[in-house]
Amino acid sequence: MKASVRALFDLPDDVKRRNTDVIHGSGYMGFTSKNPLYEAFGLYDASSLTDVDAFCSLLDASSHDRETIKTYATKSHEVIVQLATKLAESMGLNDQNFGTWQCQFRINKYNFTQDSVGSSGVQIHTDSGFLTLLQEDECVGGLEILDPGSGSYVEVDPLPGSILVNLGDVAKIWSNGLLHNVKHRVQCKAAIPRFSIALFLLAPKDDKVEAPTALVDSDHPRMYQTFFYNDYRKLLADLELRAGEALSQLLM
Ligand SMILES: O=C(O)CCC(=O)C(=O)O
Ligand SMILES: [Fe+2]
Repeated sequence: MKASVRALFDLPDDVKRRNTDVIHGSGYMGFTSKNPLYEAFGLYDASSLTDVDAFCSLLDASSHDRETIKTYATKSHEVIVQLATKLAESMGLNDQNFGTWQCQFRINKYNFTQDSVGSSGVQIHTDSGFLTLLQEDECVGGLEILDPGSGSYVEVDPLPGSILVNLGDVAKIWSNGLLHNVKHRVQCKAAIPRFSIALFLLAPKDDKVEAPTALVDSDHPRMYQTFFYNDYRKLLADLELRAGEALSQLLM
């Protein structure tokens, strides 16, 4: 998969830009002044083999890369649905169907050079969806997680063969505040290009996010208004609030 990912980033700029948005911000992202070292492809919806195929066709992926990306998407989608199901079961919820939730791939490249060592690869943010599976670069570190207790960053060293799991804004809303969205960033530590692959389980297919009634009672009143995930993504982009601050706008 990493070889297929590298092949995608080696494509000419005009081909990369064929990967346009399906939902807000879901397509190719080129270098920006805020994240000048970062570029990413986005595949929406990664739970649909038709969409995975369409993504590969747009980018003229070879048949080998296409098979690799399809297998990776299918298997990692199975894992993320299993994880979300177990998480819900651990909270006493046995009737959730995460298999039908919207899912997005984000394939990240950090164009790190000698000059960029010490600078930001991707600014501090929370993931906007429910659950994230992150396959980190096996060699190049840089991911840092904010410890809310101490206010300091904890470095996540590369651990080949592992998958990192993260919770986003939707997890906080959906769990009525039981689960926490995690602030993180990527710093440039070495002059070596860095690749990572993130799979985001975003929100229900009908786009409506609300805590299940089983998590709401008189001791735990509903914390957040019901909202549509796609509207929330637009709100984040419009307000340029990336680190979970926009959640306060949804409080009851
Ligand atoms: O590249 C990484 O390690 C983190 C990527 C990330 O935070 C994201 O894609 O949301
Ligand atoms: Fe992230």
